[in-house]
Amino acid sequence: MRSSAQFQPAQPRHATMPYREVTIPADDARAEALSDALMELDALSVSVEDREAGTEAEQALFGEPGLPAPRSAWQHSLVHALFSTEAQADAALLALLGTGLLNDLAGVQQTDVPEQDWVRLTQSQFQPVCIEGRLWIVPSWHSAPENAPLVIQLDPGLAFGTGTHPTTQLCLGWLVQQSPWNGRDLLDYGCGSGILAIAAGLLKARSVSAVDIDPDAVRASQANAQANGVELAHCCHVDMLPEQRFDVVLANILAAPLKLLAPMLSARVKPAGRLVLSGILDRQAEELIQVYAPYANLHVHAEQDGWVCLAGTTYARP
Ligand SMILES: C[S@@+](CC[C@H](N)C(=O)[O-])C[C@H]1O[C@@H](n2cnc3c(N)ncnc32)[C@H](O)[C@@H]1O
Repeated sequence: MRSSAQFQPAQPRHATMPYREVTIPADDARAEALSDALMELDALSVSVEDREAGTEAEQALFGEPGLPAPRSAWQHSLVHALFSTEAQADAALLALLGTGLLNDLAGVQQTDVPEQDWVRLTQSQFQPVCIEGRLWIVPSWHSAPENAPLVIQLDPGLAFGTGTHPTTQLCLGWLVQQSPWNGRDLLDYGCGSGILAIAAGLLKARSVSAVDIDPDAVRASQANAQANGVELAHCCHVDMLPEQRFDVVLANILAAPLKLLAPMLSARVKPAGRLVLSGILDRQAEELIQVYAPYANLHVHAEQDGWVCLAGTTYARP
């Protein structure tokens, strides 16, 4: 399977001709600039893969959720660009020759790529997810099982949180296990798609608020909550959240920001309220527990694929 550092989706095309793929070897210093140049030259999509993939020299290149990969390409990369026609592929290579991005055509390959149902291919990667046998996350091109007790309808979009990532599933699992949430006010801090806030709403929370630093995430959360019939008390940029404490605060961010946010996040929880943190790698758990020790008695609630979810109760403060 090709592991892409960067993938820009193909635009829809109605002809049944094959696409033309150009493959150019590049070092990590050039791969990103080359990808950008190929997009400028009308490539339908560009992806980058490790030239050593499948060999002993293959390198892992991934970032934690919400963060970009530590580097944009591998030391020895292959840049693949897809064009509508062979003529467009030839023209792009010609335009690149002598620009410093491509000195000659040594190692450059061209192949035909058969027409596929790209929409179906993309959709097949997002299947319904079931949490604790009760809560289903279902993309719009699937139907929920007939007897599914709770359903969130959610399509992949600009914001993180389709329900497929372990860090999200860990939080959802906690929410379902501890439900119902009648009489409790919940805050989803770093809401992404709003998936946790929506789940809390469906699990009968008295009120649910959702905040993020990313305006796209705020917009996505508003739209997704509305589509699922969940009313959000607040859905806004973090800086706009009114002074208020919550019975439960969930934050699926990452270990580094969670450390910095410890005093502020803890202060958002009522005394003896619940704090749930996710986006933490197994090896980071102990440090996070210590950082939050002045405010809450966090413990590892659950683990999935090397990620942990910390949960605990905040201390009563004077
Ligand atoms: C891993 S996603 C989690 C999304 C969703 N809550 C879920 O569980 O799938 C992390 C989200 O936190 C947001 N974020 C990152 N740093 C933040 C910060 N300091 N304050 C608020 N939100 C932050 C990101 O923009 C992103 O939408």
